[in-house]
Amino acid sequence: MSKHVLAQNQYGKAENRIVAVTRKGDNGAWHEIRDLNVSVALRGEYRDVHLTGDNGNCLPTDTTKNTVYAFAKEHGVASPEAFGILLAKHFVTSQAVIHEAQVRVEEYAWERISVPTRKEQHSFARKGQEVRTAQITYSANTGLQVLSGLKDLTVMNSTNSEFHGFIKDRYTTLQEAYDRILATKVTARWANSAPAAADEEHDWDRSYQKVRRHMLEAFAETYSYSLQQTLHAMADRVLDNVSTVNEVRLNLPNKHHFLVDLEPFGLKNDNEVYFAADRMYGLIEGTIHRDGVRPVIATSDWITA
Ligand SMILES: O=c1[nH]c(=O)c2[nH]c(=O)[nH]c2[nH]1
Repeated sequence: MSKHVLAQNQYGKAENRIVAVTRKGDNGAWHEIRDLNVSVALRGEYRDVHLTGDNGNCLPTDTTKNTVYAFAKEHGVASPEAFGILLAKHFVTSQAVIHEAQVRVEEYAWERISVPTRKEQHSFARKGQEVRTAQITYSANTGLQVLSGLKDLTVMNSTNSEFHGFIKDRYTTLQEAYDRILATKVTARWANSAPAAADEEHDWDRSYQKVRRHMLEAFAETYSYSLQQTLHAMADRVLDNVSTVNEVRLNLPNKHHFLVDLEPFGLKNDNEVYFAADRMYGLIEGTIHRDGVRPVIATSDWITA
């Protein structure tokens, strides 16, 4: 027996890549696809597995992988959230030793390639870098928690951004900026209210598009005096407009754009030519939630998978 303590532990198959094709229309010629990366983590009575070599409580990770693929056939993939809810509930309700299941889903977006000469539709092009995310956690005790999100959504405002009035100490060299580029790669997570999570009819695709649209509109419409202020405006706009969302956490790297010195060439740089720095970057993060609602989104454990 070990004299040490087994603390939090979980296991399951990570990053099950799955493309689900749904055939619709005449002869099933109209295809719809959902391209997912699904990770399963199970929590429960796993002391013996770690300490004694007794695997009697251990549902193999291989089985969790098989379940993901079989569920895609048996139930279809209506949305990342709906699929995750089905899986998380299945693991907890089918095995007494599994107390809690967490399913993390990334979805890669594809857009249809339309060909005028062809009726059937089964060709797609990968859409940008943006990834939709969902994290579903279920246990009999705490119920269902559904966090939705996105990552790698890169946005830019080429004006309407200033940054000045900041602290200046002996190490400060940053010049005050009255017209700068504001660019960031958005990672967002939002917590859905318990009634929305429990509602089997909830349209997850619609609420995803709504949250995404409000974040983008707030980014575009906010005259920014800091990325922090823009972050707050983006989350605020979501909470104002999407009643089923209780909390928003944003992770916004400030993708710096530095004005290039063109003086050596006798040219004036009138905020026209910038050097786009890859690294380092300012990293602005924050959670905004409804008053009276306890925040649930982890501030550390951040990127899915
Ligand atoms: O929007 C900004 N917020 C900061 O906190 C900061 N710090 C910095 O150097 N540039 C910026 N920009």
